Amino acid sequence: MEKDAKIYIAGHRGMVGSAMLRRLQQAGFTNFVTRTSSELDLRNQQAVADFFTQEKPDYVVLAAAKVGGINANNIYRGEFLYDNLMIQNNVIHSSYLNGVKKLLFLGSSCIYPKFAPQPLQETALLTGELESTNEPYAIAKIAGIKLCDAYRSQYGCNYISAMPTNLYGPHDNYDLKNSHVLPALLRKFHEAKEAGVPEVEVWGTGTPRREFLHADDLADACYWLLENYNEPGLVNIGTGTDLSIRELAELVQRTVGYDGNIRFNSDYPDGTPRKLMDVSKLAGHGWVASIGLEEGVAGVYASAFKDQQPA
Ligand SMILES: NC(=O)C1=CN([C@@H]2O[C@H](COP(=O)(O)OP(=O)(O)OC[C@H]3O[C@@H](n4cnc5c(N)ncnc54)[C@H](OP(=O)(O)O)[C@@H]3O)[C@@H](O)[C@H]2O)C=CC1
Ligand SMILES: C[C@H]1O[C@H](OP(=O)(O)OP(=O)(O)OC[C@H]2O[C@@H](n3cnc4c(=O)[nH]c(N)nc43)[C@H](O)[C@@H]2O)[C@@H](O)[C@@H](O)C1=O
Repeated sequence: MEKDAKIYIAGHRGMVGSAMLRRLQQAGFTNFVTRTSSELDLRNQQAVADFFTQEKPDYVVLAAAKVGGINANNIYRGEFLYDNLMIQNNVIHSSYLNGVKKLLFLGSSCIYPKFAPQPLQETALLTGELESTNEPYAIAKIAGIKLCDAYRSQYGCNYISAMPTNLYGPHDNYDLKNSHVLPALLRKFHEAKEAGVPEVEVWGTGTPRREFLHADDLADACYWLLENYNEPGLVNIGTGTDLSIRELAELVQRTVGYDGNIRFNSDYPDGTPRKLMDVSKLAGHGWVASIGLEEGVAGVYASAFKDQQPA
């Protein structure tokens, strides 16, 4: 990418968007265009069309989406399908109408079938039924991948799709009802320690397994893709290792220094039993994650909870 290129980061205030901004600034880019969701609601087709006509970005990072954990996905099913379809359709179509050179679309590991063989290969897409709790979100993401590929086929657009695993990092969402598991557990254990309560509730059975990638590692991988990858289809981005929710809860407990009990509440859904990504496609190009989970969680805890010293 040319160093003076105009880059639009959709969702620049979010965890991924802000990580992308940091990584691109670190790489020497300075010509960014951004809008908050109150300045530009990406669900509004005309507003998006007007924005692109006015700004004509050279590159687009599509990191804006309706995002949340298992509970939010399961409750706000209409919003997760409608908002994400509208956001990605408007941004991808306006990018095409305005000659955007390259667009990076962020999907998610949830697009793969619930019982697909592990580790999940990109070829597993659409080979089986999806996990019910996040099916609306997954359907939207699959539609985004297919729209990028269809615009490459019909119009020659160079729009690529990255599939990150579960993420954590600066500017994560810590709302206890709508967030993902890792930020939720950091907050739960921190508040239990501060308040001296004897027990922390963890949702589900603790048996599902998840893979966690730091947002800065994701941004580094996405920068590599922006500079080097020009193929249809999708690319998994992850660490290639996973752990159970029980092991994760114990890791967060150690990081926070909480000495109470952990209680698993199986009234909450487990979701997909496992979604370990096959990361060999990117590894084959020489990219591997570099931030270890213990180190990454300790750093996020220290900064998110105002210089708390991990135990
Ligand atoms: N977090 C995770 O574990 C994972 C995330 N991803 C994907 O990465 C991408 C970013 O996720 P993440 O950074 O975690 O999400 P965040 O919720 O942190 O950020 C989402 C961003 O989208 C913007 N946004 C939402 N709705 C609208 C709208 N209607 N109009 C304009 N902007 C909107 C928000 O803007 P504003 O702040 O201005 O309101 C926000 O900055 C998404 O595509 C997500 O699917 C993929 C795998 C895992
Ligand atoms: C990135 C990915 O993220 C989501 O899928 P998910 O990984 O299932 O979501 P999650 O992080 O919320 O849960 C992971 C596991 O953790 C357990 N769990 C325990 N205790 C808490 C808890 O307190 N909060 C939450 N949220 N989960 C908890 C929870 O019961 C589940 O077994 C979708 O957005 C999906 O579409 C997607 O893309």
